[in-house]
Amino acid sequence: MKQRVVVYKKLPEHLTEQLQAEFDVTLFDRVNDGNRAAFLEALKHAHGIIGASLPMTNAMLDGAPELKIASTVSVGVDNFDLEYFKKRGLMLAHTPGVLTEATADTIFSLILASARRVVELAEFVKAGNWKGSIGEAQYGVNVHGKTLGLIGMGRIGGAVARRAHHGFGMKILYNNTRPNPEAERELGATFVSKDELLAQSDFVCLMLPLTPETEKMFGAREFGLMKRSAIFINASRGRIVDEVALIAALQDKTIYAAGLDVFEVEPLPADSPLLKLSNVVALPHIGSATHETRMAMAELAVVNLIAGLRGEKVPHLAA
Ligand SMILES: NC(=O)C1=CN([C@@H]2O[C@H](COP(=O)(O)OP(=O)(O)OC[C@H]3O[C@@H](n4cnc5c(N)ncnc54)[C@H](O)[C@@H]3O)[C@@H](O)[C@H]2O)C=CC1
Ligand SMILES: O=C(O)C(=O)CO
Repeated sequence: MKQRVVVYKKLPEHLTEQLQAEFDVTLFDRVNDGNRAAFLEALKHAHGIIGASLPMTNAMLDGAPELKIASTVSVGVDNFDLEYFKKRGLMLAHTPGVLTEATADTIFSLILASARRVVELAEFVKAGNWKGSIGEAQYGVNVHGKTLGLIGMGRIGGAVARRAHHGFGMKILYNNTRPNPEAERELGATFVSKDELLAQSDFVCLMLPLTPETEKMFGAREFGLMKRSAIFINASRGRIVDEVALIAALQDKTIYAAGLDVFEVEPLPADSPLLKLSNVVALPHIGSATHETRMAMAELAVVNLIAGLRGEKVPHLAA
């Protein structure tokens, strides 16, 4: 009998067909209130699941007694409880590496857009407000030659640091769970305490995973330690930041601006105060969202899933 797979985010056609050739596949383009009951029913018989962007509670997984592997089309695994996976002996696979460069590009676009007020001023032109040569009120701040502070210097943090150092002559400060000798050697990056990083950086960029330890680790105290001229960049996970404190810091001009790809609640509610602030560039969680990268992520997630179900070595296990 074929093993059963539940797909809970639309995959490219050829990958769906590849799964269908080997497994009994139930497809959901995405899970919503309309099909949640059918999804939970399908979980009851699933040996493998693959998808993204769905918080997978332990109660949901309790309803999947035959499950062997969950394969997420993401590098972040915060939609899953890793302890639960260990206790049940389940495999959790993810897609590190293939999205590193695309996500670093997005982060750099946030750095540039926030510093040079690209979105605000593009809207100014579109609204027909460009009536004469612009003045000081529209100036931004330099990026090149400034100090970038990275909290989280792993794959993506390293790729951001490379762009900053080689492309923009920036000085790199970082804080990480452990020192990153390669970044120190090749980019002249300096490991500093979080407080020192906050005090000295012109751009503070979070690039670490959301875990029970990092949830809400960045709040009023941290914004208060930053320079008033500093720009805050977050494309890691919104829940690492106390969003109320971020909004206050931006409204009070405790910091200069923010470039954000991730939020406490996604999609960001249309009435969020963040959307009323001209010193905020907000993106809809597009870190890895290019055609090429999303394809590579889906392909890797399928490779992971198939290996797990065949009893072979899974290339990228997070738990
Ligand atoms: N906006 C988006 O679309 C995307 C967001 N992400 C997010 O970026 C995160 C990082 O991805 P990678 O760089 O591939 O992971 P990684 O594991 O290579 O790097 C994370 C780094 O954070 C450090 N870290 C963990 N806890 C820390 C703490 N408390 N203080 C300081 N450093 C700490 C680790 O030592 C590690 O070096 C993902 O977990 C995901 O949440 C990833 C891809 C796209
Ligand atoms: O991979 C991730 O963790 C994302 O956030 C989306 O690419």
